[in-house]
Amino acid sequence: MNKVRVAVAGASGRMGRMLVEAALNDDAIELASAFEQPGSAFVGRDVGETSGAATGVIIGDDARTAISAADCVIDFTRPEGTLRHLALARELGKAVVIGTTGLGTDDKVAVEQASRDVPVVFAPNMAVGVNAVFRLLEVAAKILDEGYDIEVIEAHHRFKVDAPSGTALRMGEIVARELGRDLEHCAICGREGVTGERKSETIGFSTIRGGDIVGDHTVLFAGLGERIEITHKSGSRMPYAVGAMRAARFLSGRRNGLFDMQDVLGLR
Ligand SMILES: NC(=O)C1=CN([C@@H]2O[C@H](COP(=O)(O)OP(=O)(O)OC[C@H]3O[C@@H](n4cnc5c(N)ncnc54)[C@H](OP(=O)(O)O)[C@@H]3O)[C@@H](O)[C@H]2O)C=CC1
Ligand SMILES: O=C(O)C1=N[C@H](C(=O)O)C[C@H](O)C1
Repeated sequence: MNKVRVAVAGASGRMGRMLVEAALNDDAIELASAFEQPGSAFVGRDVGETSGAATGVIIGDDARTAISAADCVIDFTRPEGTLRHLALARELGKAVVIGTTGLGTDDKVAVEQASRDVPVVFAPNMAVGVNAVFRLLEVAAKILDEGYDIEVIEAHHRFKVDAPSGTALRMGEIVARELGRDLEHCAICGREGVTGERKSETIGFSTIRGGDIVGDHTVLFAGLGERIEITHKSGSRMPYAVGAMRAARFLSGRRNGLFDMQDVLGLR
């Protein structure tokens, strides 16, 4: 069986390092290349240096060269970087796994357009457990469709730059869809001052940022006399990285199309 050759973008970032480790530990994956932005202090260093074991894969600063060497680029960076790498992958006919969050509406259109030419997995959370929770939320929302106020609470490390998290927003989208609501119109992100009574159709989002919290998400269904909470807590970033490797394997042999982790995990 041919291994899937992957290029890791943002290879020295928190997720980049995990992705490198997961790729090196996956028998079906070959770490073909790793790259960073030009000017990064990590360019020219072995990807294994930070974990103490040389691999022979040197961090480059030329995205085109790195993506050319692979079947699939795995990108957990920032929206600007992701869009640039996506365009290169489209031009070069390479598969793309996108974990980056915080993309705007136009950015998501660009992802959809690229997926007409190359296969793309785009998912705000690649951990199996979180994707199981997404399914549980569909069931919960169907049952708790009247008389329950819905709030999504998420907590992440102090370095996270986007809020609410991509996972929290996806949780809100899932619940809103099941209830026939449009999240664009019913989301309330934070409250302050004299807000008036809570409107029943809203879905609230609360964000905590602190220390080294890897990622916690709770969806609260609060009724009169009872509360239901569905919670996922991450203790490590490795499940995200392992999920990304599964996604890269899933895309192998596909010509095009837009997928998420529910497709990869066969949960649809
Ligand atoms: N889908 C999922 O399962 C998960 C998604 N994420 C998402 O992944 C993303 C990255 O998170 P994390 O690893 O913590 O972030 P980090 O800041 O640790 O890493 C980001 C990496 O991307 C690089 N980078 C930043 N901007 C650009 C750019 N414009 N072009 C190219 N490279 C760039 C950074 O380089 P430099 O340091 O030089 O700026 C760095 O190497 C976030 O959007 C996060 O929400 C995180 C975990 C799981
Ligand atoms: O930035 C992070 O760390 C994470 N980001 C993703 C998100 O925004 O949902 C996934 C996970 O929660 C970790």
